[in-house]
Amino acid sequence: MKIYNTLTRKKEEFVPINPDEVKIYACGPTVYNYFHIGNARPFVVFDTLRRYLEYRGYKVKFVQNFTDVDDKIINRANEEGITPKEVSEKYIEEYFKDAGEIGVKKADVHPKVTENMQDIIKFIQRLIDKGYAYEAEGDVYFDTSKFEEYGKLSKQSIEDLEAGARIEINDIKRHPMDFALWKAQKVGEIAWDSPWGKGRPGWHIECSVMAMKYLGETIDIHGGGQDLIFPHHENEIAQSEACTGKPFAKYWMHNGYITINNEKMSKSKGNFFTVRDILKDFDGEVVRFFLLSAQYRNPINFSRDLMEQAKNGLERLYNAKNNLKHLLDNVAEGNMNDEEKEKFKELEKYKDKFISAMDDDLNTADGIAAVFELVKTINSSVNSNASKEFIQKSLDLFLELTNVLGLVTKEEEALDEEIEKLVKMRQEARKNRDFALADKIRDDLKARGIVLEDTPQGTKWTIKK
Ligand SMILES: Nc1ncnc2c1ncn2[C@@H]1O[C@H](COP(=O)(O)OP(=O)(O)OP(=O)(O)O)[C@@H](O)[C@H]1O
Ligand SMILES: [Zn+2]
Repeated sequence: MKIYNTLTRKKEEFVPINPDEVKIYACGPTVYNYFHIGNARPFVVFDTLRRYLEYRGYKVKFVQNFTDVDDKIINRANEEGITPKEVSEKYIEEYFKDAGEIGVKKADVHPKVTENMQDIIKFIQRLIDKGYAYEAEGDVYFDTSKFEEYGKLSKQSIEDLEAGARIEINDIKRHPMDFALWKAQKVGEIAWDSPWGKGRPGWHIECSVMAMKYLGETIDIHGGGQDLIFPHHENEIAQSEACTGKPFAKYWMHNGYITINNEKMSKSKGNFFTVRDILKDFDGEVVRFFLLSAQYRNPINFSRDLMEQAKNGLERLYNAKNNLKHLLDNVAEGNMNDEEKEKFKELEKYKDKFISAMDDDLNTADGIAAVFELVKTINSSVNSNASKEFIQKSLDLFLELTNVLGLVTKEEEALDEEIEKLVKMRQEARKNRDFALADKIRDDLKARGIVLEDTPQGTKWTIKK
């Protein structure tokens, strides 16, 4: 597989440090709000990367943190008159709900800043001991002038950075680019004890500490949105490599933006749509399809139109699955004949195509296109004359690929249950002589292609394609 590495600005062959286990760290959300569809992109992209590497036979350990100490959380807590812990706990719970809806699996570890405070303090102390950090009035800063490679990820020299830096009203720092590892407590703020007095960690240090604690000193892949390249990831590299003298991550992957009118969607600009809201109109898999419909480094301009397109695309995939299942239910046992064996080889070419696309820097756009080509060929060659084995193998192949994308994972049972529930509701309505409701339920089902038939034995339903 090839991965575009931000560190070298090149597509490189992916070679894991230890082939027994690929170690991935992705920067997670600051938990003070529901996440928006821009934030959802890295969640879905790195979840898909993880699924794909597993599909290719790797064992993956995946860590994604929660930033649960931050100005925004403190502000939110003050606004609502609750504690920062209450704010972060609420939004961590909401994160899992929405992430689950869009098919994002839980990471192996979801560490939190508040639960790693002693490790963070120890790490900062090590940086001070090694001469890479200094204390000033209860704050601790990283001394960027001591880390010669500062700027290597964002490809900026420290001179340029300093020249471009606004003159901050902070004369306790030695150099303009020095950044806070520890911040002394301000009035009314939550704080922890430390060798430098009460305070809390800066933002960047948490990821260095938690990545190393759970994955080791050098990890395979570190990911996040492209807004994190500078300063966040630049600073993570400086802290980590200063501390260990070893490379921190081999591959740095950054996803492009979800935009609105070609501007980055962001909480601070207010131009965002939360996934929670979008889920009122669209299924979680539609959101996921939308996010995977472009290669992860390309921007996607969010629009209702594109969401509708994603919905239609996903529907075509579900139709393909349902057709094959329907055929399977109605066919006698039987093996593939020679013609079918040939045809199946043709179907497998789309699997090769899918793999080549995903191998090319996780090109999910081309991967999805290969799945559609597979569907087209299945639709034209698998029909009611096909053998059971051919239908089953076609279905398995199709689901093998969609499963890597985390799409078409919903079982029909769920639909069965929903229909059964509606049929019961309709019976109740008829018993209560609420014919308007009974008719409405029947019409709504009909609009979805589900036809009811009242028989002396009860109501039967069938899906008409
Ligand atoms: N519009 C966007 N498109 C793609 N990724 C984004 C977008 N906005 C944020 N991200 C990514 O979402 C992840 C979660 O970050 P976090 O919760 O800190 O968001 P944030 O930076 O506070 O969001 P915002 O920029 O809206 O204030 C990060 O990897 C970040 O790079
Ligand atoms: Zn981070």
